[in-house]
Amino acid sequence: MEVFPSPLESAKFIAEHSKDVSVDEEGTRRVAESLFDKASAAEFGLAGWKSLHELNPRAADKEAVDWVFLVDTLNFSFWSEQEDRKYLVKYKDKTYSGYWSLCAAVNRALDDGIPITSASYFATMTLDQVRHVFRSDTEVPLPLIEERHRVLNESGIVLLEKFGGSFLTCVKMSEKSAQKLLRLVLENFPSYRDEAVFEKKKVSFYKRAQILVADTWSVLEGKGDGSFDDISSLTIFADYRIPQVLVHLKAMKYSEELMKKLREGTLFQSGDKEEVEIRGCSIWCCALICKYLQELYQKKGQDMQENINAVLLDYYLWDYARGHREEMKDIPFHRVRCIYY
Ligand SMILES: Nc1nc2c(c(CN[C@H]3C=C[C@H](O)[C@@H]3O)cn2[C@@H]2O[C@H](COP(=O)(O)O)[C@@H](O)[C@H]2O)c(=O)[nH]1
Repeated sequence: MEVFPSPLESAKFIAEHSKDVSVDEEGTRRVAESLFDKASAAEFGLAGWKSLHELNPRAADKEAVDWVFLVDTLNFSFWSEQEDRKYLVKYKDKTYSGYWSLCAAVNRALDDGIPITSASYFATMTLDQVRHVFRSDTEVPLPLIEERHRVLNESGIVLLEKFGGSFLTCVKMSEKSAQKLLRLVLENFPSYRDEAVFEKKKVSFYKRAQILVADTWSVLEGKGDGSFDDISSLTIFADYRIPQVLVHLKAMKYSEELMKKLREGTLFQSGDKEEVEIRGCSIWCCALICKYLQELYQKKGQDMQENINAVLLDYYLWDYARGHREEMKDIPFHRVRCIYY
């Protein structure tokens, strides 16, 4: 497999050469200070992945790991062209949108006896079966349903042929290294290869591959096969929500020209200069926030190496974005239809 620079090296290079997106040094320091008290709270930690999110598995077993693999294989492109016309899923008397609508549809299928998280099932699912499992409770279907069908079949076949049908086998092969698991995922599952070329240099983001490793760490509660000693080497996951919240918090800035395009709802293509700058600067911005948070704790004589990393910062910011939709409505998100985020 072709070797690309890591997401962190890529992010540094992009941030140094970016024209329409900039990381605001002062802003990142202010965000780190604002998070200082929160970072030591329980919900900022690993346990929040289950305690804050009712649709996530409670267990930490093979089935729970396979649930994470299935969901993160489909964890992309939930945004809708119009805010008032979107894909929604009703599950147990609640209506879910965005990423959570995917989880609701998966849990609905499992409750209906459909073994959607079993590789032997999704390796040979038909397009009609995918449409049924992920049916909408509005007239708006889940975007990219054909691509989802393709990546499900492709990933299921690889799991069956190389990992005995379960992602837990892949996790065990990583021998408690997040970077080794990341490499195994990239080598074996093509749909996770989230890469681009910027200023003639190859760059990587690996958003779904990194969140798969992070969610595996979370669902296994950082124990046993999931006790990755290098989890802090992951970056945040460059989706379309994190950039929005970083601009809202004034840690990152867009040029007037880019802001105009975003406000007009411009549809960018995967790999466009603007998209690469937004994603790369987001990763670099959060790496700085993590660094400044660590420094603030060190000044206080507290070692927070275990409690502060890009994964936990990402989860916090992503949940923040979910909970502050109204306040953030004037900050547009960038629109790309792709299978990477
Ligand atoms: N950076 C980052 N991006 C994340 C996630 C998640 C959900 N995962 C965690 C959440 C709770 C559990 O703790 C899961 O671990 C989804 N996304 C992305 O967001 C977009 C969907 O957004 P909206 O349309 O608003 O639902 C889409 O690109 C999706 O890929 C994350 O955590 N971080």
